[in-house]
Amino acid sequence: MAPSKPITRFWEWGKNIICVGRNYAEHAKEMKNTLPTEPLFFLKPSSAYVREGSPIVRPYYCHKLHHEVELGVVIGKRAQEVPQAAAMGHVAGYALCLDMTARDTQEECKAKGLPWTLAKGFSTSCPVSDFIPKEKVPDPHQLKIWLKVNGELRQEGHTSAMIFSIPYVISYVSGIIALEEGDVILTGSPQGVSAVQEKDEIEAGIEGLLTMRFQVAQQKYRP
Ligand SMILES: CC(=O)CC(=O)C(=O)O
Ligand SMILES: [Mg+2]
Repeated sequence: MAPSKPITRFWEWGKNIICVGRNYAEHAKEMKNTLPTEPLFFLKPSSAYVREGSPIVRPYYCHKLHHEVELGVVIGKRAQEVPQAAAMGHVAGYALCLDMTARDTQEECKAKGLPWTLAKGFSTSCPVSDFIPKEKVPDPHQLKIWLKVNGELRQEGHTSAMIFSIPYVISYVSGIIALEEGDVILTGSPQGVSAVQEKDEIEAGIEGLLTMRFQVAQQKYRP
């Protein structure tokens, strides 16, 4: 059954957040990662969404919280085993997303062969902008995305530099996970990721379309 809420508020739907990693060669290089031969992807829980006006909270176990600015693709129609040629017909629109990453935890998980959930899936790890209908974006591979911390430019990337295109990613992921209306695919981060501290101000944007701002806070809770 179709959700009753409008897709313009997809972050309230409780749907999947699928994140593609290492989709920009320069970012893979700065992380000293090899380039993928097929899309690498992982999931965040939908409770990871946070909206402007609420802070990004650095988890109590993290000492190196990194920003990753990414284009989000919002799915508008269920997609299962969709060929590339039909993939864009399943897109409702776009959003600007941050894939906030507990980098020290991620390194530890990698070293121990553990999943990345603690590093990538904590509450507030997916700040998200307003919904952008696809009609406003003639070509999602021709967008400039950027991020500043306390007014200083840290990330600037062009979506034309993605290793795997959006139709390819949709086609590939839909052959493994059925994509549903309201799901979002984060398409990977360009270079320039860096650490943020409590009280830092993050501003990010898609040139000519929108900007968003968040403040960083520290989690006080300890189990
Ligand atoms: C190395 C990573 O954390 C992968 C990732 O999320 C990316 O955007 O690239
Ligand atoms: Mg990422």
